[in-house]
Amino acid sequence: MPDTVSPHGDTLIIDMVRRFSEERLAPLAAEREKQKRIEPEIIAELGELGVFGATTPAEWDGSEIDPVTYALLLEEIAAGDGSISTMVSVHNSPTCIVVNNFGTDAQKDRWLRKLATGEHVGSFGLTEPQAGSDASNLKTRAVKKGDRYVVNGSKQFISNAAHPGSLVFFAVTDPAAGKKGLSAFIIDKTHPGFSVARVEEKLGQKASDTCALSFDDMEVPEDQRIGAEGEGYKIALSTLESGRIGIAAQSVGMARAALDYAVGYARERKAFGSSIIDFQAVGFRLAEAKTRLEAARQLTLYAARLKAEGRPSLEAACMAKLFASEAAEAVCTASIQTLGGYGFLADYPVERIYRDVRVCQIYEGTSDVQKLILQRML
Ligand SMILES: CC(C)(COP(=O)(O)OP(=O)(O)OC[C@H]1O[C@@H](n2cnc3c(N)ncnc32)[C@H](O)[C@@H]1OP(=O)(O)O)[C@@H](O)C(=O)NCCC(=O)NCCSC(=O)CCS(=O)O
Repeated sequence: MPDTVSPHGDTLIIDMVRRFSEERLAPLAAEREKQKRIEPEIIAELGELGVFGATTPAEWDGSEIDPVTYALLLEEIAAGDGSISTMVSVHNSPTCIVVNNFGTDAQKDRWLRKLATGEHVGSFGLTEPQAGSDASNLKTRAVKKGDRYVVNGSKQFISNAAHPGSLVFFAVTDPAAGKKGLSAFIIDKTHPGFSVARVEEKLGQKASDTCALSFDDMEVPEDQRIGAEGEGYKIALSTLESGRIGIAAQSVGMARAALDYAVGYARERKAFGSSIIDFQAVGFRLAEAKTRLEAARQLTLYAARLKAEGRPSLEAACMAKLFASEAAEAVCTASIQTLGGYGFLADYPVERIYRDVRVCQIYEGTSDVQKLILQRML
């Protein structure tokens, strides 16, 4: 990471990603939703741009950028296609961050290099059917047998799992130890005993796969455990902290795309003899939406800047995710309202973005989880 971090991020990188997003992501976002897939060519191009290595140091073949630039990069990608922003976000942080911050050099050599170049798409397997917000309530069991663990259990709501690559996951190694009985592991998604049980149907972000996973007598060598036995929960919670800044940035990007469309529409659309943007009801609504959007962006960049400076950022990360994800829904609602009946039609992007942005209030910790953490910090 550079020694000094500009509050505006690295503009060369952001301009490059913005161009890519405008030219390669946004034009096909609706089609991607219909096809429910992200084209392998786009994944390869994102890899070439260094986007999959954005949180990984050069030493491990990454293209590490500072957290402010990373947040702005995610905003740009999300403005083009929310589904792709989720792929990039989950891949980098929390997934790559776990390997980078807690992996051994041998693990980094074997896994992080491939993740950083995009050869592997990363997934983060914490959530289980009975363990969402209550994240320590895992049932997936890893039983030590000699120099390996035998893993049985399931995971729920795991992004990117249908894409070739690697999976960081968490399992119970000591049921008697509660939160200190969880451990982290990494596998290839081709690992025997691992399978994608289901790719979920969902409201939005349909091009991004959300999967249920199954582990059936899956043997994992001890050297694929990340960190010490019992450290898994701390590893998970600490990496979710930076992941949440990423979700806030995604929220800002998607909402920006909806608002830009609505402003353009309001300028063009005529009613009662003038552009509807000149009517106070419309203009005030859009002005308020833009204000909320900017507040969300500034809170997100503030959290990212604290992270860049190595200062405590948990509170700001939770505030950013809470505020930005909820503001984004409000901004998308205002955008739909501006288009009237057209805003409700699938022919117009605001309809899709409204559905895409909704999950930002849920994944990587619901709004209520953010409030719970913030309440504890009062
Ligand atoms: C709701 C929760 C916040 C509750 O947390 P707990 O009360 O169970 O946790 P604690 O006892 O406070 O902490 C346990 C342990 O971890 C240390 N810790 C906590 N936070 C941090 C941090 N930010 N950095 C470093 N260390 C941290 C804490 O000090 C404790 O250690 P000691 O015991 O003191 O040594 C929590 O359960 C929660 O956040 N729930 C939401 C989970 C969530 O976001 N899930 C989504 C996962 S994403 C997924 O699986 C799919 C990804 S995807 O594909 O989109």
